[in-house]
Amino acid sequence: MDIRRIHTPVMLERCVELLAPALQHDGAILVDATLGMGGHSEAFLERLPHIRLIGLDRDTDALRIAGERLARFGDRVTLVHTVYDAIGTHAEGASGILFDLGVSSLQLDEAERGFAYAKDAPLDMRMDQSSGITAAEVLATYSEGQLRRIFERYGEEKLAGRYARAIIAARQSAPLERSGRLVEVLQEATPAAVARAGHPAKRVFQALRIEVNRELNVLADAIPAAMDALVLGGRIVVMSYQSLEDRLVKQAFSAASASTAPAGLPVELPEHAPRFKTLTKGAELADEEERAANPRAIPVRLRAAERVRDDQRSAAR
Ligand SMILES: C[S@@+](CC[C@H](N)C(=O)[O-])C[C@H]1O[C@@H](n2cnc3c(N)ncnc32)[C@H](O)[C@@H]1O
Repeated sequence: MDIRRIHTPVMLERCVELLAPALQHDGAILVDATLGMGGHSEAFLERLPHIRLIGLDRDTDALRIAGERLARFGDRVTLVHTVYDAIGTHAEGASGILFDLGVSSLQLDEAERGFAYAKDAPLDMRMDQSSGITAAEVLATYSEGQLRRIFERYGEEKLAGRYARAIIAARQSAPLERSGRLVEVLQEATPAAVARAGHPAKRVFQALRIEVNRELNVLADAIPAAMDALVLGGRIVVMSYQSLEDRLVKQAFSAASASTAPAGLPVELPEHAPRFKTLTKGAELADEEERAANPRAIPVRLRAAERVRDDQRSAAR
């Protein structure tokens, strides 16, 4: 398997440009919180031969593949099987932290893991297959109201109520255990007159994946913990692939760069939270050339911030 052909790291040049200034000293630590197949990590290790890398992932398959890919860097690399909300334990004293959120091409390509609506497979969707409940279990046990809420909230699905009803009706005759069957149920429940952007199952699959992996709750804990772990002058780069994640990152960065934290944040900053200045004006997108060459880069939103002294904070943008 040629992993370099399966997965091209998204906005790699921009990530290097933003993080490298914080990684200039000997032994500087970069934490790749979403190691995946190690595409970003490999590039950093090659280009900055003096740094050390700590790579985290909750997916053991990803860790195995990245481990083989990065083996040539020897003891400069430490890999950890963990959910990234535990980042505080692993990133203390780091000078750079990278989050490339969401699923990897490996997870999408492995049909049997059930992430892709285009491939019939058991509905698992757990990034860490050693723990947690599967998408099939969510579909079998959640009430109509619970299903509607996750489709609305995590999928921003306009037909959430209709789809939740259809799932409850379908599971009376047989459990929904395969992605192919779920797609059929959703297709049957979609009125012919409703024009859908993309596949009818796209948003429901996204919502189930977020629910199964508790992606937003985990991210809401992880971003402040990561910011807290960075040294002064340390930098954090986060790439999000859907608006809920990006909103959460934007609010965390804004709160840490404003003189007082805005009320009602979904992320909780520690009482003596460190101060940051944002390095990106709004969310940055991949350029047209990259978007044309790599469809995964189309939805990306990149934000970056640098830890500063308390008296250097910038106004939130
Ligand atoms: C988009 S991929 C990263 C790709 C990587 N940057 C590369 O270039 O190869 C995201 C990775 O993050 C991992 N991941 C997602 N949520 C996680 C979490 N809460 N904790 C730890 N790893 C997570 C996934 O298992 C996946 O391997």
